Amino acid sequence: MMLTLPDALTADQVAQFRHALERATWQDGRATAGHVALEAKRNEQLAANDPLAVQLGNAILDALGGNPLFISATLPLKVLPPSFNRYAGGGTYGNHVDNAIRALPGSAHRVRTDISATLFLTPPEDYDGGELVIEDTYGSHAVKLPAGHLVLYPGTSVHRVTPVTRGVRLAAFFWVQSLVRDQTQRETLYRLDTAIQQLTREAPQSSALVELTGVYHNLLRQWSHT
Ligand SMILES: O=C(O)CCC(=O)C(=O)O
Ligand SMILES: [Fe+2]
Repeated sequence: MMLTLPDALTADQVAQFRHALERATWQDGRATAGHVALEAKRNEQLAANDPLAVQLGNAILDALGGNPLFISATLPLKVLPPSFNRYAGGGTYGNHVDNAIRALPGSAHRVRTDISATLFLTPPEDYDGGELVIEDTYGSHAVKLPAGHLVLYPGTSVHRVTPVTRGVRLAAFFWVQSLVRDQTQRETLYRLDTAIQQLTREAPQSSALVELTGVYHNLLRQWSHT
């Protein structure tokens, strides 16, 4: 399932992020690429231990921790600290699949990348190209979102970023290990939760709500791994 989360950051937060990132120290993105991605990757990134990356990454995690849509869609067990990238002057990232397992910086902890996320930080009218193209079983989707919007997509997908031929594209990206590893089960729970939320608004007195909420939790109990 591919899903857009509108306004993951407020307009004020996006403005602060862009102000800080325009003055940041960028490094060649190939420093963190595996040997397949090495060929394909032409962008810049902040170092994982850059204090700015840590500070802005924590602000993103704080915002998402209070975002019901993010929680419902990802059922997060572990979220990797967000990284930041920059594409300009034809910068691009060719087709690749993200590594299945990533280490939490400075720790022995490993995270399985069930879900990939890109948080767009530059308004789309400020650059040409820079679409995140995601291939899945339903075809190919070109994603270019307003600043502050986030896209979630399965970690299993082949994806690429098309060359940025005008302007600069700034983004944050990160991965989530979900309590529910199976994509189909995760999507079923998301759809059930969405329907329960709708019923809560439209028919709050319905006794079916108690039953459906019970079904949701009983499925989550069966399908989750902590
Ligand atoms: O810049 C993006 O939207 C995606 C970056 C990406 O695919 C990666 O770093 O693995
Ligand atoms: Fe990727």
